[in-house]
Amino acid sequence: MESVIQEKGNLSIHTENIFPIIKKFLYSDHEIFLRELVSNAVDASQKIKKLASYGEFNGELGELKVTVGLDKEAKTITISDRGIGMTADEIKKYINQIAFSGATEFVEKYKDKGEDGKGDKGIIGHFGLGFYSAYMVAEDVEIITRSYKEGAEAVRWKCDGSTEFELGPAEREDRGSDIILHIAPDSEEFLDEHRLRGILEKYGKFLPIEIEFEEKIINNPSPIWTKNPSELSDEDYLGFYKELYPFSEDPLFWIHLNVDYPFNLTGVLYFPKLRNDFQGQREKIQLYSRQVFITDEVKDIVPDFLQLLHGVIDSPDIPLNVSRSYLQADGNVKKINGYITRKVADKLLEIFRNDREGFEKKFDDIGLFVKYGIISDEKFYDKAKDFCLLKNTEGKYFTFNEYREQVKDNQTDKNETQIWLYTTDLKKQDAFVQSAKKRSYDVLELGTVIDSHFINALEQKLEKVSIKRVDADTLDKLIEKDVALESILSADDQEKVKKVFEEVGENKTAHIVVEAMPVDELPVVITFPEFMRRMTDMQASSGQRSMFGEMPLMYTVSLNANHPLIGRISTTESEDEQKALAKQVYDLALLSQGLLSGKDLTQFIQRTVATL
Ligand SMILES: Nc1ncnc2c1ncn2[C@@H]1O[C@H](COP(=O)(O)OP(=O)(O)OP(=O)(O)O)[C@@H](O)[C@H]1O
Repeated sequence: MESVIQEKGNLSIHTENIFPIIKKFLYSDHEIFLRELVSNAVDASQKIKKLASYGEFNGELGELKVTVGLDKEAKTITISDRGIGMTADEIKKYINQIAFSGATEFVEKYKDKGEDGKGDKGIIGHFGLGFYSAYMVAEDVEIITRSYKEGAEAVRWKCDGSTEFELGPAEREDRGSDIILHIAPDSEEFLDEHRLRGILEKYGKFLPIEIEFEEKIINNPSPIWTKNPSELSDEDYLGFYKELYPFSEDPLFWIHLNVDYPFNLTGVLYFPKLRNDFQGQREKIQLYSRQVFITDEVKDIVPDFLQLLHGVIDSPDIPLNVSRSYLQADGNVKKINGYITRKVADKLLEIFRNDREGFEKKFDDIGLFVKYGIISDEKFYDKAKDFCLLKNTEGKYFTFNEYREQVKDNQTDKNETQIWLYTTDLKKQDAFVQSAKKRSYDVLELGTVIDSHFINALEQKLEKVSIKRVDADTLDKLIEKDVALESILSADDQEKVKKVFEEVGENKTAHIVVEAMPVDELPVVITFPEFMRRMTDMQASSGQRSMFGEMPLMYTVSLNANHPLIGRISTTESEDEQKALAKQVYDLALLSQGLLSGKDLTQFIQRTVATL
């Protein structure tokens, strides 16, 4: 082994200006320096373990702990490990030659040696620039290191961020490295123990080697996603969920991801109990690369609807230090996307098949998610169409196919189209739901924020199915059959009655029609055309205001030509009496749709009281 002599030299880089570039552009977040240096220390520790397992290191491994030390007075942060350390030659090679990654070489050398043929598992570095991120916060960096190799002498390297470095002998008893950062005046915020602990916990919570800070271990080195699902119990999964999100309710179920080919990915995804506002539920998936936390912004890696899930994804194959647009175009990222979608759909189908009852119980909570998936992802729909459930007003659940069977006989119209009826609000639309039930029509409950979009998607996907809200029109028009009811009123009388209503109704946007309905139907029915209403609903649910939102509410006023009261209006002599009667039944119809308010409501009440 050569002995170390004092020397000075120049870093072999191509431009003198690389440090300012690193400082500004390498990472937008300066706190990342700690992630990089602690990762290097963990890598060095993993490497010595590997070498020992290959029989290339026969000394004592001892405790492999990485320690982060803070000295406020000296203004230093020190990251120490008992890993493989470096010889003077290795420093020249790995540290001085920026962008020459020792990790790449190590992986190259040992890639076929691991017991699983994947010798590189567990080594983080790729880029050969991580170490230099230290200069984002330090004005001076020292390395005191001693290689594990027999007879190796300790070495000290120092560089103040210019292109000049010093390299010389040092004192260090044990193998391993200390990276000493002399923090620059503009980065003194990092000399705060709370800040440091926060950063360590954020990035290092699940690093595979113990990390000690202020005499406490801050991490869990073997999180469950690194284990085999067969070794894990429900309690383990629930416990881990609590570790990730301490104050959350228990999740409904989870999926353990584990794939080796064509990319490497592990993780656990949880289905939380979803609330109706789903914005607040986002950014709960954490992305790791070999147990180093990278980000909780998984927008480009996980399809939008899957971002409602919680949990952890760990993949060394997701490029991390590159731009967004690159990430979107990256082949691996696309494959990962597809894989996760498929896994999630398969899991849901499995639960549906194995435990229909349990699945139905959970459906109110996961329905939002499943519907969102159906709307936004064709591949997800292909699987979800077999397990997505529709719930009717009786609380019964149906798959799409089951529902087709259910309503086939009674709700197919004269054009051979099935009409599925739904309510968005059982209480408000009770009168309409009751009318539908009188005719043995089935009514679905579709009233969550996502349902207007879901209904649109379903109509496009399901052939010969049209979905209409119970109050979109009178029932005979909603489900048109071949046989129409006869009208008791003559055509002339119908015109006459219509005129009376046009005069009493002040709302010019209302469209008045006379229709032959069953006698036991109400005299006047107010309905909202499906198309217009759906546009308004969709705009409202996506928080937009637009021409539809600002338009006056359009509705149809249907007069029941077969109701005795309408008959009476046509036969009454006095015009005043006609109008009084029409006004009263019109107001009743408005009232039942919640459209009577303010002065009109007060007058209606006073008028009614006066007749009692
Ligand atoms: N604590 C350490 N102990 C031993 N070797 C180290 C240590 N820190 C860095 N090195 C060596 O220096 C090399 C360069 O480190 P650097 O962080 O710049 O790049 P990397 O880890 O290979 O890749 P990345 O940019 O992804 O971090 C490493 O590959 C490793 O060989």
